[in-house]
Amino acid sequence: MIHVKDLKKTYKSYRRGSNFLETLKSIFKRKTDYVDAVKGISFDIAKGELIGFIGPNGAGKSTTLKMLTGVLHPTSGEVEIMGYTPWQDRKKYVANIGAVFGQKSQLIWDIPPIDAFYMNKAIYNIPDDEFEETKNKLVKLLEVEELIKKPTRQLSLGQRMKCEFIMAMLHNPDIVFLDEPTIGLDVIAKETIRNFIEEMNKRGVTFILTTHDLGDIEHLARRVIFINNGEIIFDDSIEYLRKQLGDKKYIKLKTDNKMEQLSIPGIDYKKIISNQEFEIELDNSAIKLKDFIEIINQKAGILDMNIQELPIESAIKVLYGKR
Ligand SMILES: Nc1ncnc2c1ncn2[C@@H]1O[C@H](COP(=O)(O)OP(=O)(O)OP(=O)(O)O)[C@@H](O)[C@H]1O
Repeated sequence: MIHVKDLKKTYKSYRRGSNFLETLKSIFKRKTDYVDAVKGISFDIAKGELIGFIGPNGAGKSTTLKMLTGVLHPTSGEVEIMGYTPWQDRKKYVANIGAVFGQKSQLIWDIPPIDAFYMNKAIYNIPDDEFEETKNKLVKLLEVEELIKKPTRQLSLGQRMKCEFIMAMLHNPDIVFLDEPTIGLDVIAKETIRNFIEEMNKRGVTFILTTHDLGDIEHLARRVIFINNGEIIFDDSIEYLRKQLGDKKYIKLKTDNKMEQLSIPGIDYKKIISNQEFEIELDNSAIKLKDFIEIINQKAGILDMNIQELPIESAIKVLYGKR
């Protein structure tokens, strides 16, 4: 569905002087700066995938998204999405995609979302019955029947984001680009939005999700493309990334009695909450879980224990470490 090959973007900008004389000089002799924001990335995305597109600040994510949505011309390389070249077939192409930007609104401040929905109906030329069916389905799913009649400025951020999603999906796009869709939302609103994305994805919509919120990635993305310094340094599943870290578990432990810290290979204390409560990373290749449990039982007794996969942060930190 999405084919990207050797995509590059070099920004060119002209340096201005920091004082009047230099600025005057720069009018006659300009100094050029080049920034290689995207350095030849390639990937393919199939229909129905939900991709987490992540990386540190300045990595080249927005530049890539702008090229994929057709806003920006690349310096070189190929992009073919549903048979279109985004920046060439822009008009036809945008009828098939949607976008939600957590920091930018598509709604109109002084009018209710429902009126903005009708505006999109006109823009995308959506037939009456199709529009009513999609609108009603989305409104019901996000439980915003009453909210959409209020002026947008009276809505909370969470309520507004629900309406932003409806706005972006009224024309039934096949692909939706999300940029920080849960930024600033409380836990309940985040969950609602995540559930909605998941539900739409189950119904066949392909999502490309850019976010710094690893919770979004953990809950939603099955595949992660990690971009750093304009290059893809990882493109696979979170599970695969975790496996690269070795066979490790994250253990939250409360003991019956006070316990001195253990100094055993394979036990790495991550948090010491008290002398009876710890968070530990256990390396199974150095110490078996059952041996660890036996030691704790002998030394202090187990009051409570929670064993999890390594948090995604640990895996991402490894990638950041490769910067
Ligand atoms: N219009 C521009 N002109 C010149 N350089 C730019 C321009 N836009 C972005 N850049 C540079 O290109 C690089 C990649 O920027 P980009 O915005 O794509 O990063 P990002 O991964 O989206 O970062 P963030 O997570 O902070 O949003 C950065 O070094 C940035 O300074």
